[in-house]
Amino acid sequence: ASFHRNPSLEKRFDNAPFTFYNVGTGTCGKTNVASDFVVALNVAQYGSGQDCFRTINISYGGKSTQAQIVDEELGLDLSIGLFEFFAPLSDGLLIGILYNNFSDLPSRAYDFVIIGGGTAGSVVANRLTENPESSVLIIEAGGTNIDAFQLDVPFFASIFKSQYDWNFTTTVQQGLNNHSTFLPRGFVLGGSSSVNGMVYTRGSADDYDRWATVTKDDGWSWDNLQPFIAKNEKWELPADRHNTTGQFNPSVHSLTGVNAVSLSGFSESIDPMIFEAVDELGGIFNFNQDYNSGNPLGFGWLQLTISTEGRRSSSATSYLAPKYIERKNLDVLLHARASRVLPSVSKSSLSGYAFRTVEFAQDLDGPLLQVNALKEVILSAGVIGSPHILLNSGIGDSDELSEIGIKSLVNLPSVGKNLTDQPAVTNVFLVNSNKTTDDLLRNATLLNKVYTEFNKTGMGPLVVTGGNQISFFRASESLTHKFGDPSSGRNSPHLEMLPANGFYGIPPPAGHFLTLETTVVSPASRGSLTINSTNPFANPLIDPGYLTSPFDIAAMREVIRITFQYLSAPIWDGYLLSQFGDFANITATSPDNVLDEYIRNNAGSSGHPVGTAAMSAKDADYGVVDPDLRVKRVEGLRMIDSSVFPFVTSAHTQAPTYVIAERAAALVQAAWV
Ligand SMILES: Cc1cc2nc3c(=O)[nH]c(=O)nc-3n(C[C@H](O)[C@H](O)[C@H](O)COP(=O)(O)OP(=O)(O)OC[C@H]3O[C@@H](n4cnc5c(N)ncnc54)[C@H](O)[C@@H]3O)c2cc1C
Repeated sequence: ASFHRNPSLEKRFDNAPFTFYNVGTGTCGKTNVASDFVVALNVAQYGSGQDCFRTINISYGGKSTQAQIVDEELGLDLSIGLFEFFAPLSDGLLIGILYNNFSDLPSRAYDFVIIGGGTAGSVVANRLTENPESSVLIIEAGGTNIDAFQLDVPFFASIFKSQYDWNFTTTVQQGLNNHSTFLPRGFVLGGSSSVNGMVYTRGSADDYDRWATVTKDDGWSWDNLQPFIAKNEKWELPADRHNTTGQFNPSVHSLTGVNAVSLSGFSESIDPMIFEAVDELGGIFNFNQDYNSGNPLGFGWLQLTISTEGRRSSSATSYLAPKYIERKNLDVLLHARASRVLPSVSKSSLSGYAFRTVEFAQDLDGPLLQVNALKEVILSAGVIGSPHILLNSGIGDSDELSEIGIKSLVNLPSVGKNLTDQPAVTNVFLVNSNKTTDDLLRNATLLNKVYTEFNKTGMGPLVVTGGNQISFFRASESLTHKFGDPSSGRNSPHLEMLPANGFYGIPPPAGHFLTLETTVVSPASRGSLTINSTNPFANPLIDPGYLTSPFDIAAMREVIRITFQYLSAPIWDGYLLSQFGDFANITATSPDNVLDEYIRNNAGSSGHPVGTAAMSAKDADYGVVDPDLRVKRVEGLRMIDSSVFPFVTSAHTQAPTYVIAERAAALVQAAWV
């Protein structure tokens, strides 16, 4: 743990799957070369000057060898040297490692093969390898999260489109005035938890109780999930170690989980005004000491998956941290994209099929490869990837599959249906202050200064995302009366308002901003994911059906009006200058049709799509997985990720995904004792 990375040495071996650490001093230093995290490999480097990069001593298990580096620039011979040396020593044991190439993988069969090393997949891999007898392989389409500073630094979270994103686009959305929109998803180890906004919200107790009701499995209720919430959450001090008394309720948090959660570690200039306005207004603007208690309504201090060190805590940095990755029974294959699960004969399943073979490719134009699960394949490729793989495999609506020329093996019409996302609009105000976050993103000198501070101390404005509060509201009774209530219960919000002390994303060249992002967190609209190609690597058609339900557009109007009501508090006098962009035309009294036009032109994804392979009761004639998350009618295949939400929780979706994964891992373990 006390190793220091040696970036210049790493640069020389860019293509080798190893991480270099300096562990001593001297001209070359004594260097410990580890494959990403196999610290059992102890490599001493010797020589000086250029020589020190040419020959490397490797010792392991009392034996030693040398790896010659013939091509200094590529360092490829180093990787070959290590594998040749290491394979015979390992005696057929599986060694925990991050692999870039299938040919290097020590086995072709594992007890469990997990497709997708994202938020949920990493949890499941971690828990299943607690048992040294269980071997696990993760197949992840993206690459490593290591050394990706954009992912590590919380402040950069608002810059969505990157090499770490799948960069999906939805179909043309009728509810968005016929435009399509960007749908972000993480394409990297840790999945969306490596790229998300780090907001930690569990939702309401009723959200989970509704899951328990529809699945007829009390294990999904709020009360019964508490141990799994606790296994996930590791409450930490904020990066600035400020006194947090009164800002949260310690009795509803866990100090013993794996993934770090903390309050904001940097004060924004608007913090006092946010709560002053709450005091001034009262009513629906009540202070909620802890929105994660099961009762989220009101204004609270934001809780984030950020560590005391001021770093993003993703499933990759937490559940796949070095001490877990080094487990001998866990392997991770990167840059491997699953295309299908392949059938074998099953005597026990309803369809007559078991699915324990995973087909994948490392190069989309290259050969299709296969790996086998001895016990189960676990689909954790997320709300888009998991149903996509099922459909490619002939598991879905048999009529729809036959129409496009895919042989239907299992008729499960619910696959890809029930896609639910929370539409969001960012409402932007110009403000009379230069203490916003905007200058950080347009002044390189300033950014360098705070980045240096961040690297040195783990503090400063980069340890947060720009907003330190969150608020949740119910839609009006007249709305729920008119359209029905899509929420899970009377303590569950329909609406969210999230303030940020600056422009959301890259700011325009001039001006300082306040952004209030409004979201319908309990939407009534539903969409779908379908395919129109027999090429398993063609993108699926993603249709979230944004704002197609009359409830959702009316609810968005209400939350925008709530925003105006909130900003009418006297404390904001003189701070707000004007509104920005399309929002400039909107007022508190704008008629419905004007607001609707603004909303439909500006709404997009909140990044929270769920539900494309919903769980349902064992005896239900709809749904994709049973309450144990086994894919219905088949054997050997489970689905563990955000696609199994039967309803979206009335909040951001990573915490519930973690909780699903924690409980699901326990269910898998119990099934194989
Ligand atoms: C930009 C953004 C911002 C967000 N902000 C927040 C927030 O602030 N708070 C919050 O609570 N939630 C947030 N979310 C939502 C939350 O992060 C997700 O709901 C959650 O992480 C989903 O977890 P998952 O395990 O279902 O999928 P993911 O974490 O997306 O994991 C799926 C993994 O499978 C891999 N994969 C996909 N297809 C294949 C394939 N064919 N073969 C192999 N691997 C494959 C992917 O690369 C990925 O690593 C945000 C999401 C995004 C994208």
